[in-house]
Amino acid sequence: MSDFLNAPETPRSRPDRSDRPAAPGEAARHVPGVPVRHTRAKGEPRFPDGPSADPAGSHFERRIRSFQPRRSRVTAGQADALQRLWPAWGLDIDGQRTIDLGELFGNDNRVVLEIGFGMGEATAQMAAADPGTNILAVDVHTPGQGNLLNLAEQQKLTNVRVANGDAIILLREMLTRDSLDGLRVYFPDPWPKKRHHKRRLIQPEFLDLAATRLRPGALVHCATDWEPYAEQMLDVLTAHPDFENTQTGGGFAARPDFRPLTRFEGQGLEKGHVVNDLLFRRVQHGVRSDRSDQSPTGA
Ligand SMILES: C[S@@+](CC[C@H](N)C(=O)[O-])C[C@H]1O[C@@H](n2cnc3c(N)ncnc32)[C@H](O)[C@@H]1O
Repeated sequence: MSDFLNAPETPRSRPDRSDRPAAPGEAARHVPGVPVRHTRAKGEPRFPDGPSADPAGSHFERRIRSFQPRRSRVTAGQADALQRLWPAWGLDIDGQRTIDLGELFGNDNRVVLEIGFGMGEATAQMAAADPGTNILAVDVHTPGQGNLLNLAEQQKLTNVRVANGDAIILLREMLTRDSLDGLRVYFPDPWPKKRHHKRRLIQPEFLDLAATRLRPGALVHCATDWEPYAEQMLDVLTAHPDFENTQTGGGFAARPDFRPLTRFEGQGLEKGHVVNDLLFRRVQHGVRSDRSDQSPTGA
């Protein structure tokens, strides 16, 4: 296996903080006038019945990750959605079982995996515009999970499921071969520093894995506002034997109508960044399509 999929991360030493909060089970140091905060015991869920803090377990494997763990504030509305809706529409990526996508969505419609939906606004828009396509949306960002669940409920979307955890483990351990009809990766973390390039999601080893889970003909749709990463995506997708560019003559694609502007994209555009879309198709070996008469819709 490659470094990206399996390599150990450099262990980080923790600073000694004498002002640390009391550990679970340890008596809280009470400061007069300051309310005592509830300290969750080890393993106590943040949202009862909601997503697990680290579903695959932090020691499931030590590996270079494409995301930065963030401690972000969850609003009351997001927490409420996580508690109420997670049992029906959430999926913890624990790496322990195979997912039957027909059972998960309650139908046999096509399923597209979206990795890194952020706050989920674009995901909800795409789900509303195309109710015949199921979207399995994965991210590690808890406020975004709550937000997307809220949007799905408000808009009565039945074709979205929210997965919590690392997409690599989902793909590798929980999804079966040829089970996906599309893959969407919009504005993945660009990891601009050279020493962090190994964290970028779109690289050959990731494509090797994704290719096994995508049916022949499935579309891979990526977009980024970070031009060096766009070039890297174009290079690795073009070089990969399991994918072909839908664009005659190769190169980037225009943003297809079905992809709304995303939150992260908006921030990039405000900074004057150039956005590039890439639309590639999973090929069946020995059968390369005639690209000229195929329209790239429905990634
Ligand atoms: C820069 S944000 C973009 C969010 C959204 N697509 C947008 O355009 O607004 C990238 C997101 O990908 C998520 N992410 C990165 N690597 C991931 C992985 N391996 N599994 C799940 N989520 C991941 C991050 O948590 C983050 O929310």
